Amino acid sequence: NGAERPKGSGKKMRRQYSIRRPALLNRNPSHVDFPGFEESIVKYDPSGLGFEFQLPFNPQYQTGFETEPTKSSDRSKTPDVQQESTHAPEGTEAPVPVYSTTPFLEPIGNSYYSEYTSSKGSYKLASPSGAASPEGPKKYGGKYSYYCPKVGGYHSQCRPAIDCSVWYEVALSTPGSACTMEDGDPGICCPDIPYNGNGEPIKKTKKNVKCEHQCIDIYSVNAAAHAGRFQLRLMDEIEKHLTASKVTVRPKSSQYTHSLFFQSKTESQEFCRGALTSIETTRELGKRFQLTPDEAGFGLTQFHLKDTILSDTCYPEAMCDETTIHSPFRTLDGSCNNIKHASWGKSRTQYQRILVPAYADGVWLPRRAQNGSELPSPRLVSISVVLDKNTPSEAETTWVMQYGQFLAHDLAFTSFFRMNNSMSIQCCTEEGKLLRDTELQHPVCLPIEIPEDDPFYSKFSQHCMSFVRSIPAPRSDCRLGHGEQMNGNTHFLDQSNVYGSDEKQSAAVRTFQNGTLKSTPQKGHQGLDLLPSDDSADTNCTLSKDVSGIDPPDDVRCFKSGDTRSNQSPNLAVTHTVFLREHNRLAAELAYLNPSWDDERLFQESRRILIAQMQHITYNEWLPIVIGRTKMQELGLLPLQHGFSEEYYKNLNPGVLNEFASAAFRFGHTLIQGKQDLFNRQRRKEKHILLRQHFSKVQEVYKPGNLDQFLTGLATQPGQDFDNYFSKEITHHLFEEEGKGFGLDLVSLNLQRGRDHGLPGYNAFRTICGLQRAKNFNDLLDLISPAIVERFELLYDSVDDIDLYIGGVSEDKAEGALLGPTFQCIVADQFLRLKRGDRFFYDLGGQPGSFTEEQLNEIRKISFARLICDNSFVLYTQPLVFRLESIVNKIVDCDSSSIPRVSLVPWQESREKPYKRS
Ligand code: HEM
Ligand SMILES: [Ca+2]
Repeated sequence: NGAERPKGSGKKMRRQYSIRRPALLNRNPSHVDFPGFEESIVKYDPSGLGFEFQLPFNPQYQTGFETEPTKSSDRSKTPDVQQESTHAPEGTEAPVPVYSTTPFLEPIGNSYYSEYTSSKGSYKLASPSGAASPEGPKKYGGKYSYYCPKVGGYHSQCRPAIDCSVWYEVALSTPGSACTMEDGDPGICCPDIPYNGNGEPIKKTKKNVKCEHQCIDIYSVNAAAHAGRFQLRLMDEIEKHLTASKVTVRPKSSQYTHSLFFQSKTESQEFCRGALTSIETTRELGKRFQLTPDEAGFGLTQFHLKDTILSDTCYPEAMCDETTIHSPFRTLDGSCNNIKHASWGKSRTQYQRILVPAYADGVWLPRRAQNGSELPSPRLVSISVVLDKNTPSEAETTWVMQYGQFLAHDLAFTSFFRMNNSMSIQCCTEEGKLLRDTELQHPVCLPIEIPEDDPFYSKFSQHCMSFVRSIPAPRSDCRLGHGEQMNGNTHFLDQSNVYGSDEKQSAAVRTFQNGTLKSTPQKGHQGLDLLPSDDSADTNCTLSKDVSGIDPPDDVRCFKSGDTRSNQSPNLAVTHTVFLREHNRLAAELAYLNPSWDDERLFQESRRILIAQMQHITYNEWLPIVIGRTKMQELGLLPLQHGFSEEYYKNLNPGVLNEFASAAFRFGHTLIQGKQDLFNRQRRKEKHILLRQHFSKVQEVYKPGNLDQFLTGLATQPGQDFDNYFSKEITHHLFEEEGKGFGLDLVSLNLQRGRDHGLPGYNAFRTICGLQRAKNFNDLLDLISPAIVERFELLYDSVDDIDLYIGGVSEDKAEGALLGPTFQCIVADQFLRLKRGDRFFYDLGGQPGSFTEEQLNEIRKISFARLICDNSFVLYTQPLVFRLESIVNKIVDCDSSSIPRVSLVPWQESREKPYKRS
C-alpha cells in the first residue's frame, strides 16, 4: 500500500499545508467495549480545516520541490544498522544496534495489525496473517478498523503519535498499541493526557542575618564604596600590565574559542562593573568590621544602594507603558512580561537561586570545603569519577541532546569577564603552567589545576586549564550583599537565541521586509536558506584542508543568530537553521493570508507562533523524556489537550535558576555523541564528523545535502545515556586547536563554574528535592553506585562538599525519567516557573497575548518532526524524532497525517469568523 500515498504529495509545495481529508470515518470504536465511555472520548480531528492552496504563493518554495519517486523497490530496502562507537572514538567497540531493525519504510499502514492495509479514509481487510492481539480487530467482524487495547490501564484511542508523546513508553510496551488512523496513516493507541496535579514551585531559601555591628553607618558604607571603586581601578591597572607583558589569549587556542562563545558583550560591561563595585564594597565592609561570611553576604543587605554613592550601579526601573502592557507580543528583552515586576526575566539580569549561595567569604569568593580547606581540583574530580564509555540510549535519538542545547541557549547565557580592551583573559601560562606570579594573575582568574599524574594532560605537560569567572549582575534588590551572576539572554522560553535578547540584537537578524529574518540563500540547497553570515566575526569557521581535504571555500562564513553560540557545532547551527526557516515560512504564509500586514506585524505574529510551537514541543515531546510524565503531572506541567490553561502566577519569578544554568541543565553534556553521524534518505550512514574537529567550524553545513543528512543523523543515531560517562571529545578535546592534541575538559569547567557561582554542594540539594540528607558517604548509596561513592570519599573531606554537578550526574535515573531525582527536581522546578510565570505562555487564556482557541488547537498539532519536514528536504521521518524508530514510531512520509500540520487559516483576519483574541 506504499503506492497509495495521497495523490499529488510528490510535490513538496503541498507539504506545507493541510491536505483536504475525507470526513471522519471509522472512528476508534474502543467505547464499544466500555459502556459509558463514549462521552469521554475526545475526538481527534486530523483533517485540520481542509486548508489547501491552489497556487504557490511564494516562489522561494517552488523550485526543486520534486520529491524522489517513492517506488516500491525503494521501500523494500533495509537500513544499514551497523553503527560504530561514537561516544568513545578511540578504541572502543562498535555498539550493538539498539534501534528497531524494521525494514526502512515498511509499507505505511502495515502496523501492528498486519492483516490490515489501508487506503485514505477507508479500510480494507487484507489476507489475514494471524491476529496480533487476542482481542484484535476480528472480534468486531471487520466493522471497525482496529481495536485499541488498554494502555497504562486506561482506555485508549488511535491518534497521531504526537498526541501520545507523553504516553510513549507505556504505549510501546503495550501489545497492539500501534494502530492505523482512519485515513490509513499510522498512529498510536493511547489514553487522553492525564489531568494535571497542582504541585507548587520549590520555596526559595532565605538567610536572615542580623549584622551585630551597629556601628556600620552610611558613612562607613560610602567609605568602603570608595575602596570598592579603587579595587576596580586596580584591576584596570593589572589589565594594562598584563597586556603590556603579553599575557593574552592566543587566537585559535582553546581558551580563545571558549571566549568566542561566552565572552561578555559590551552592553553588559557597564552593569558588570557596577555590580562588581558593590561586591567589592561589601567585601571591604566585611574586612573592615571583621564580619562573618554570613554577616557580610546576607547581613549587609540591610543597606540599600540607593542611599549610597553607588546608587548609579542599580538597574534603572524597567518602565512599562500602556501599549506594552496590552501588547499581544513579548518585548524582545523580556521586560514587562510581569507587569508588577517589570524586570523579571529580562535579559542581563541576575539568575535567581533556590538555595542561598555558599561563597567562601559569604560574598564572592568561590566555595571552599566545609572545614575551610580547598576543594579537590575539578580536574581531579573529573578524572576520578568520569569515564568515557559508550552507553547508547536504548530509546532516544541524539535529538534529545541537540534540542536540549538549543533550549539551553534560549534560557541561559552566562558570560565571563573580558578585559576593558575587549581581549580575552589568560589565566595560565602559554605552556600550560599555573601563573605563580600574583602580579600577572588577573583577579577574575580561577585557573583549574591539572594533577601532575593526569592520565591525559600529563602527556602534553599541561598543569593548568584556563578559567575566567562569570560576570556579576546588579542585584535585583539594589542592595549590598553577596554577588549574583548575570543571564545575558532573556530568561523566558522565547526563542531569544533566534530573535536576540534586546532590540539591537534583534535588529541585526531582521531584514525589516515581509517580517522575515536575514538568511543566506543557497543554490546548492535548492532554495532553502542557511543562517545569515556574521561578518563581524573575527574568526573563521572553515575547516583546514587536512580535515576537509579541500581548500577552505571562500563563501563559508560563521553564522549569525540571536545567540553568540550558534557556530559551536554543525548540529547546533543546523538546529538554528530549522527555526530560522520556519520563521520565514510562517511569515510568508501569514503574508499570503493577510496581504495588508506590514513587516512589523508579520515579524511579531510569526515570532509569536514560533515561540508557541517551541513551547509546545518542549512540554509535549521533550520534557516527558527528560523529567518524565509522572513528575510533569505532579507539577501541572503536562500540556492540555484542549482549552486554555488558567494558571498564571503573577507572583512567581520566572527567572532562570543559577542551579539550573550552572549545574542541572548541563546534564545534556553526558548525552553528547563524540562522533556525529550523517545519514542519507535511505537512512544509511554516509559518514560521521568527529566533534573535536568541528567546534566553531560550520563548513560542513554549507555542503549541499549535508544539512538534511545531519537532520536525519540526529533522528537516527541513538543519543548517549544520562550517566557519569562523557565523551572524550568534550573531556579531553573541547575546543581543541588543530594539531595540539588536547583541548579543555567540559566537566572540569562545569564543576569550577558551580564553585565560581557559589553553588552549595550536592547534599544540600538532596534535602530541597525531598531526598534524605546524607549524614555520611554511605547514605549516598540509595542513588549512587558504591564505586562512585568510594571515589567521593577519597576526594572530598565531607559529604557536604560534593559538587552539585558531579553528584547530580552520578545519580541513578528517577523512575520514568532520563535524569536522576536531584536534577529532575531542579529542572522540573525551572520549567514550572517558565510556564506559570510567563504571561505569554502559549496555552494561557485571558491575556492580551493569548491565542484564540482555534489558533491554539492548531499550535497543538505541531511536532518537531513537522518542523524538520517543512524546513528541509528530509522526506521521511519517525513522527516522534526524540525517540528512536520503533513499532509505534515508524518512519513515515513527511506528507503523512501521522505528522499533523498546523494550518494558519485561523490567523487570517478577513475570514468570516473575525480574528479575535480571547
Ligand atoms: C556539542 C555539545 C555541547 C557543547 C560543546 C557544550 C559546551 C558548553 C560549554 C563550553 C559551556 C560553558 C562552560 C563554562 O565555561 O562554564 C556550556 C554551558 C552550558 N551547557 Fe553546554 N555544550 C553542549 C551541549 C549541551 C547540552 C546538550 C545541554 C543541555 C541539554 C547543554 C547545556 C548547557 C548549559 C545550561 C550551560 C550553561 C549555559 C550558560 O549559563 O551560559 N549543553 N556548554
Ligand atoms: Ca530566552
